[in-house]
Amino acid sequence: MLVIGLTGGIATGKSTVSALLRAHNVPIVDADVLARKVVEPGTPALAAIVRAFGAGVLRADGTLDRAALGARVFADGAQRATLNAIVHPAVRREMCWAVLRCWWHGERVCVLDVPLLIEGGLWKWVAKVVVVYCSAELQLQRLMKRDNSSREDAASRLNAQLPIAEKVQYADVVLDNSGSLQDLERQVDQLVQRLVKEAGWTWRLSWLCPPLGVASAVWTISWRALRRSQKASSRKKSGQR
Ligand SMILES: CC(C)(COP(=O)(O)OP(=O)(O)OC[C@H]1O[C@@H](n2cnc3c(N)ncnc32)[C@H](O)[C@@H]1O)[C@@H](O)C(=O)NCCC(=O)NCCS
Ligand SMILES: Nc1ncnc2c1ncn2[C@@H]1O[C@H](COP(=O)(O)OP(=O)(O)OP(=O)(O)O)[C@@H](O)[C@H]1O
Repeated sequence: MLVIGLTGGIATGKSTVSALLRAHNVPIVDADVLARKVVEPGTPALAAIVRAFGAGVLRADGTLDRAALGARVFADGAQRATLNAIVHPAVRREMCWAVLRCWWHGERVCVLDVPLLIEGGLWKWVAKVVVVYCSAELQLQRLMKRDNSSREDAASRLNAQLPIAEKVQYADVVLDNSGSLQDLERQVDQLVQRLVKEAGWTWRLSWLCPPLGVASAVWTISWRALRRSQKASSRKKSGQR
């Protein structure tokens, strides 16, 4: 099974791309959805959030007050790091189970929609990194319109992530979402055709000879992980110069 990492900046259009991929019957594992699930009432993560941030981040019905917590963590890097340390391990666990379920159901491709794919290091472990791009200004405009938020609020969320221009450097495939939705749809159609083709041979191999299929999957993942860490360290070095 081909595991693809889909990412981008906030409001560059990941969810729009996910919806288009779903229409092609591609299974999507959405990290934002999992991040909501792991903080539902009664979960260890929600209890840890209350310990770290106080009961002020809960609504009267015991659910997380996302707006209140968002206002705090997007304005302060240290508080964001505290929240990430609570939520991210739980999200990663859920994501592993979701990928295993896809594999168990015989899927050829599985797409992980993860806003912080690059920041969290998961990009090293997927077969392909797909980045949805639009300019930072367009990102701000779309974010303000979608969330009905001020420029200041939108900018604080945008600044909580690696700039989109940097994320693009990690991409195997860039989907340019600067144009119309029809334009994006065309790019997604082409991506699906490419993924189906690439997943096909791995699939056939694993059916013809399962040990060879497993060996080829392990080899591909290790080889890609190695190449990506080399790429990352050379990026770091050139950034230091
Ligand atoms: C702070 C929270 C409560 C705000 O909730 P809210 O409903 O307003 O936003 P939502 O969860 O829909 O996220 C919207 C977008 O914000 C961005 N974002 C969310 N969390 C973070 C973060 N910790 N760092 C940077 N960007 C983030 C992502 O692009 C995401 O798609 C929530 O985002 C959260 O729990 N974040 C921590 C978990 C996380 O990192 N989620 C991202 C995927 S793992
Ligand atoms: N090509 C486009 N033209 C106009 N509007 C668009 C286009 N693509 C996406 N949008 C709009 O921009 C907003 C952001 O898109 P979307 O929600 O898909 O981004 P996202 O990357 O998933 O955001 P987040 O990081 O917050 O989850 C949405 O309101 C969406 O309808």
